Amino acid sequence: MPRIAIIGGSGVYDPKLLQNVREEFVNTPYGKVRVKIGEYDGEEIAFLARHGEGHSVPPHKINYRANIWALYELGVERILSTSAVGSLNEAMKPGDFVVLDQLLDFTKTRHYTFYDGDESPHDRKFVAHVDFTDPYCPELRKALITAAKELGFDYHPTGTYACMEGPRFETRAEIRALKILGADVVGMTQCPEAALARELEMCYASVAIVTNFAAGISREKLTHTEVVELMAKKSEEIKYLLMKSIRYIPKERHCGCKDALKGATGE
Ligand SMILES: O=P(O)(O)O[C@H]1O[C@H](CO)[C@@H](O)[C@H]1O
Ligand SMILES: Nc1nc2[nH]cnc2c(=O)[nH]1
Repeated sequence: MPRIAIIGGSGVYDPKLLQNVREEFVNTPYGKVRVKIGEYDGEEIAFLARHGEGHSVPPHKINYRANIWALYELGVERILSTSAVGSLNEAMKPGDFVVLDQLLDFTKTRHYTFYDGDESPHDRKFVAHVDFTDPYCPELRKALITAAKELGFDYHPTGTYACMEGPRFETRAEIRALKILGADVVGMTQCPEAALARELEMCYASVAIVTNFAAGISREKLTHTEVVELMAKKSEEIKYLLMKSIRYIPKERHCGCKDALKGATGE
């Protein structure tokens, strides 16, 4: 049973670090999900490409609830993900790794929760308001930071991610506003992915890879081609970072993630 899962974002479609990979289709109340399960370092690891292996699913159409529920069903407790981002912070340049610690949610049409009361398509028909002060698991963040430091990568131990609806990139004015609001990087997939993991009391962290300077900061036209090309260049480093981070994940969970529902339902 995989305790750890990796969710691959743009450019991360193949669990190159896993051996003996098998495919499982997990039925969830939100739909069917294809998950790959393999072995690394004597551990079973689940892998899920959030956009599908052919990058056929755009960020605003990803079935985030099915994805996270499927990993939960498999027994996953810890999720590491990658996110390709634009940078608003001149210190965070293309090719840098950013271990996210905060997020701002500007998405609009997504399904944000598992807890829809009586409408929930499962037996969790209660109302729940989880704490999200710190949206990322401190233990997973520490593992990513320790690994990035040890590998000598250009990395930033914290970063605020602004999640936009997409699929278009931002306007100059939107980036100007996000910078005032304190965002360091901008993407389109951390919301609701991180919150849904917290709602199922799973640990979640994401390493962002800067692929470009954001609109209005970059002198170039923004292209998805550039995003995928840079992610391809970084694929080896991303693989090594994930491999090393997995080794630093404590076996026991002493973070608050595992008790996220305590007090959230008003009981
Ligand atoms: O966040 P990931 O999945 O890495 O994808 C990023 O890359 C795409 C834009 O090129 C958007 O989907 C953005 O969110
Ligand atoms: N929203 C958004 N996502 C990205 N992913 C990679 N670069 C960008 C960007 O500039 N904006």
